[in-house]
Amino acid sequence: MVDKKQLRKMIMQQLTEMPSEQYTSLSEKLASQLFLTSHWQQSKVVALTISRFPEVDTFPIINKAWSEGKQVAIPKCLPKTREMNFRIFSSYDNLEVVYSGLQEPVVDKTKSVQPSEIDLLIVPGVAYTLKGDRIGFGGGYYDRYLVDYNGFTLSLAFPQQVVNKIPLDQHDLPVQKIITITE
Ligand SMILES: Nc1nc2c(c(=O)[nH]1)N(C=O)[C@@H](CNc1ccc(C(=O)N[C@@H](CCC(=O)O)C(=O)O)cc1)CN2
Ligand SMILES: Nc1ncnc2c1ncn2[C@@H]1O[C@H](COP(=O)(O)OP(=O)(O)OP(=O)(O)O)[C@@H](O)[C@H]1O
Repeated sequence: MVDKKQLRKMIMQQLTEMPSEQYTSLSEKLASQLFLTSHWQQSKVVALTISRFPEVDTFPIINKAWSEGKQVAIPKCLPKTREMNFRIFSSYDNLEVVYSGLQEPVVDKTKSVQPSEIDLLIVPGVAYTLKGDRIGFGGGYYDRYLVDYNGFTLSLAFPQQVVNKIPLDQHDLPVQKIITITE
């Protein structure tokens, strides 16, 4: 079986080759499927990441959450310990690029939330199985966070990201639901 590193590389290659119209329309489709779930409808605090191409576009999801009066939390990474602190943000003005080229919340302008306050955690990643096994970008941030998180977890996956099998390590934790394109 291919190892995690090879799998990440293969999938990333396929994703970056996606034409931008397809990227946008598939991201929108995934978001509309998410909005139909009871998990979305029932959650008041949603946690996700600020996406970067070729990750599933999270901007339409953030905008929808705000329009529905939900609170949106995004992670601030603590690279030393590879931990994350989720913070509620309410404007794109309250973001800054600090770490690894990723957009993060400005600490002075955002409020920290505990794992127990997050109703729905949308987990980013590179590859998934339909069962919910996943691999991310290799930071181990979510594997660490999920250990103490008891709310609902789901991931949004482009068809190119769904594979039959993922080489798992002992620390790898699955998500509860995968939303992908079904046609
Ligand atoms: N948009 C987005 N934001 C996110 C994540 C994500 O997957 N997507 N994360 C999801 O976790 C966290 C950041 N994850 C990161 C994962 C790895 C590295 C990193 O430094 N990687 C090394 C290579 C590591 C390796 O190959 O072992 C590098 O780039 O040099 C940085 C951030 C939080 N924010
Ligand atoms: N719960 C944990 N406790 C300690 N170390 C961990 C834990 N989870 C992952 N790690 C370490 O983090 C590193 C990256 O793990 P892995 O390759 O599984 O990341 P990933 O699944 O791509 O990342 P993520 O979960 O952030 O998306 C590995 O060195 C792994 O040993």
